[in-house]
Amino acid sequence: MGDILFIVNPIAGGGKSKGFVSLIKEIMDESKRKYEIIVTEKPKEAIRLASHGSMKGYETIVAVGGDGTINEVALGILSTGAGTLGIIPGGTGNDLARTLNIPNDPKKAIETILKGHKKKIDVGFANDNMFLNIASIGLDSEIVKNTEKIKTKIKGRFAYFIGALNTLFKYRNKEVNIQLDNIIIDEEIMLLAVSNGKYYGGGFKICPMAVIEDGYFHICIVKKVPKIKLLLFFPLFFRGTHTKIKKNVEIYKAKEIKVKTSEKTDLNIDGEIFEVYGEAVFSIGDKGIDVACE
Ligand SMILES: Nc1ncnc2c1ncn2[C@@H]1O[C@H](COP(=O)(O)OP(=O)(O)OP(=O)(O)O)[C@@H](O)[C@H]1O
Repeated sequence: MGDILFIVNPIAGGGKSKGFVSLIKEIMDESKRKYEIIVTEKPKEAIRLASHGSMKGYETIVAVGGDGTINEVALGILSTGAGTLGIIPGGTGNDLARTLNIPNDPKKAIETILKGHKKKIDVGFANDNMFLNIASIGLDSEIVKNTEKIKTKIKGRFAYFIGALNTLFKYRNKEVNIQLDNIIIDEEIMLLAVSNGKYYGGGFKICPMAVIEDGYFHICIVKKVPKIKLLLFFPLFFRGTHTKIKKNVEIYKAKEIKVKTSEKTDLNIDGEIFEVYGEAVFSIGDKGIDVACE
């Protein structure tokens, strides 16, 4: 059994992850496995720490934080190509962990890692930025952007709820040209989600049919919907039953997606916002990444 490196983001989940350090020590000391815990000091540091850890020969490198921390640790592992990604969900949303059935309870999550089972999952790219969970354009990206501001004042999932309502009232639909492998669509959309995982935004089941290891993306396109109707749809998005509203929601499966817009657009990549001018290209990497899970 190889050594384990834990990389803790102390600000993830409003400080929740930081509180896991003593529990990690307690369980790891009992397990007699060799381990190290490093707490990050600044944004994006987890990429370098994970890359160094991988080069030093750590078999498993664990992201203790939210989807942003997981993305950074995965980038570090992928930069060397060696190591398994472990996850202790400590963020606000923890959407990738939800798809992978990794327990929210930190003790159970550590025990899952110690069991040593793993599975290779797909790695997606959105305009050269790596993502493991979901990349999206439209209403949801603007919600993420606005929720970031709200999260500084309100903690937990309620922040997403306030962010969503607030953005919905201001939002304008986007005219896009979409190429899904060989299908071309011109559409006015509310949102488009390119999914590897099933959930985002703290539990919205945007692509219930997504399979994280099948070598494909599932794409959920929500077409123009009157805002008042969208409010009624909200609970359906949580349950994943919005896919039954054939008039407004379409689901596709593809390996490469190109989205062209005439305006500057926000692109949400695993919960981080990037600006896109003109075109966003989504593709699946040749190699996946091993993740410790049941
Ligand atoms: N020591 C640190 N100080 C400030 N920011 C940090 C530090 N370490 C990591 N970060 C940054 O914190 C950001 C948020 O991390 P993460 O997404 O894991 O938490 P979260 O936003 O609480 O969770 P979720 O994405 O599930 O809502 C990341 O962009 C990361 O680079």
